[in-house]
Amino acid sequence: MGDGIFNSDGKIWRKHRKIASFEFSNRKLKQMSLTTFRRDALRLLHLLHTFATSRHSVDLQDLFMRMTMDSLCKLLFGMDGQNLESRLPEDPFGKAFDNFNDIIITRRVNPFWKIQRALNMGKEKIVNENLEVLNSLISNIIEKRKENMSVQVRSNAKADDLLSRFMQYNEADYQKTYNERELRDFIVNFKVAGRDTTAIAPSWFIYCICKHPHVAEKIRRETAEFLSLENDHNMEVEEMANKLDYECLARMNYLHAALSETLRLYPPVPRDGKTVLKDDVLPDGTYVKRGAQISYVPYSMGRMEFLWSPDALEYKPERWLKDGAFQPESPFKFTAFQAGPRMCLGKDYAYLQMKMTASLLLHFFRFDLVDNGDVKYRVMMIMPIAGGLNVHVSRR
Ligand code: HEM
Repeated sequence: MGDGIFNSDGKIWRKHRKIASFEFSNRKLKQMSLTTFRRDALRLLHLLHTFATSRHSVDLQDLFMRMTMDSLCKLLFGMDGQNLESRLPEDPFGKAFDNFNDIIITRRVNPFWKIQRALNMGKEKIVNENLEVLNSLISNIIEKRKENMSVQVRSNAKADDLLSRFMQYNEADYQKTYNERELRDFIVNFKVAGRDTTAIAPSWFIYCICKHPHVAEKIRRETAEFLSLENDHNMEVEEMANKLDYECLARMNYLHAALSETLRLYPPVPRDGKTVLKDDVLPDGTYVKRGAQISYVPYSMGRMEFLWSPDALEYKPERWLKDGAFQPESPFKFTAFQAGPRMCLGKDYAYLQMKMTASLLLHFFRFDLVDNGDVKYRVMMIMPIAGGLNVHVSRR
């Protein structure tokens, strides 16, 4: 993760945060993300259509990972990913990330990992090998972007992807310019931030929907109402996707509530560690010493009765609604995106992609969990469904 936004503090973090916040609110990036999320949801739908026809079960979590990877490739560096092609190609970038995730969590229980890293042995050897793969892939991406940019400068066109924008960043001001190493860290950090989280959340969402089919029905009714589908039952997939614009998705209060309820019970980042900056006392009176390691645990907080009432363990989107309107909770209570100055920067983008994808999927398909769907989570820095989300898909 180098000195990217996740891993840095103080001055370096402030620089990343300031520039990234500014770029994330850019109108062109927002427009590009809507188009990209729509494109990738449609690709996913086409792929699911083949699974529905063949009647084979499918790991939906894997498909969501592929989808968010392709979307991020487009938004981060303007590249068209191929992960949702019907032959389901192996993605070296994604594979390297998965290997890291698996191994890095084991460092907590392996006191010798630093020695193993230095000696290039054991699991740390695999980390080093994957690091090489990742760094060479990223160098290629940066090189390609540079080439594209010089073509664009000659033709006076401007790229809207984040990497190009970071590369052009105020070159006159050395404080803001990004060097090669920083660009590499930027790519890794934003990939980590956006890929798995935004794929895990809809996986748990579909799981919840399968367990509570009446919620899927309500979402379908909401979508139909906003798109006036009662009069047009045979609307084509593309036509419907085109109608799902910002305004329409923003009005889908019930879908927003169902996704938030999923994130409350199954936060993709289940636990988040921090180091205490200076001696302090927590609100409950606990004394914490400078340098101590502490964590807040969204998974547990989302299930506490004193925060969410005695029905905390039940999946009830209605708890987020008042007279049909979505009622946001304080981020200090609903901590899936963290709270305070380091709160997630991609929250709105994540909801946008999840809403676009979920409304289309539920309108056109029915999902049934394989083997009655008794799933388990995996304990990593993130919280995927162990073994994936295996479902049977059928056309509605
Ligand atoms: C459902 C999806 C998502 C969830 C649950 C989520 C959750 C989180 C959490 C818990 C953090 C705090 C991590 C920490 O400080 O240790 C975080 C930070 C961050 N997220 Fe997200 N995230 C999601 C999607 C995204 C997306 C799509 C992006 C952008 C591509 C993104 C960008 C970021 C960035 C840049 C930070 C670092 C903020 C900082 O340190 O200042 N996230 N996210």
